[in-house]
Amino acid sequence: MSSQYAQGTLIWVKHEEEVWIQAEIITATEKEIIVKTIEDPNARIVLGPNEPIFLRTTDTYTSEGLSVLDDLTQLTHLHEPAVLSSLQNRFDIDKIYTFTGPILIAVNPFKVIPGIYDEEVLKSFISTKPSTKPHVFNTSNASYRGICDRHKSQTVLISGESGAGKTETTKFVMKFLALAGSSDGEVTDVERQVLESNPLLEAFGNARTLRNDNSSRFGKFIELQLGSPDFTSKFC
Ligand SMILES: Nc1ncnc2c1ncn2[C@@H]1O[C@H](COP(=O)(O)OP(=O)(O)OP(=O)(O)O)[C@@H](O)[C@H]1O
Repeated sequence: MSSQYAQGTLIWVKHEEEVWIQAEIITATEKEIIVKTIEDPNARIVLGPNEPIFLRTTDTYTSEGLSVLDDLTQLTHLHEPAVLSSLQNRFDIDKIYTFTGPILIAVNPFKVIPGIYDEEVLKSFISTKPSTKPHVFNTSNASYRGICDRHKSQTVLISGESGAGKTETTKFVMKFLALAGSSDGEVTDVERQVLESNPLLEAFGNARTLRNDNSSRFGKFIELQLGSPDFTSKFC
């Protein structure tokens, strides 16, 4: 902590309910930093010498309003408040997927977002062109391209706390691979049966918990085999 911060420096400060709120430095000395918040510009908050300062920029805003970055690595400051606020801003406009480099973050919307998993959307991701759009089908396509282009097995690791949406996400990945991996662009009976095994497994292994009405009470390792080593499909 020092007086290195100029008046007007934009920062994030801790908040009991909101976790982080936007603030602006009024004065900074070796002993304390006095800030005002966006919420209540007339109030003053005094930060002690050991409190961390997280810098904030306005570069996520354009003249038209909020611009929400598809990839968190493009943030000027990559720290907890910037990440959380970015994900929140995207979530508020139903953009539940965000990249952080090659990793896809999915925030469970707990509601149906119209259109985002439609078959036309799925098909639009089955292409040889890499897409920069954060979406579970894009990540599925990246693993599919690994099979087509490098003829190597691929792994998709889906993790998160209970209720985060792992089971649903797994189903979207399987749905994508079933269609992309079919030889003629149509899901066959075998592929349909693989997809429809989910409700059966869930009937035996799922239960309601405090966090999730349909919680998987078992770990899952799913192996999908897409034909022989010289496998080709319409979409490879
Ligand atoms: N992409 C999504 N769109 C809409 N709703 C979703 C989505 N993902 C998850 N949900 C909702 O959240 C609920 C919990 O998701 P899910 O069962 O996939 O969580 P999980 O991470 O597998 O949990 P657990 O570890 O307890 O099994 C789902 O039953 C569904 O209602």
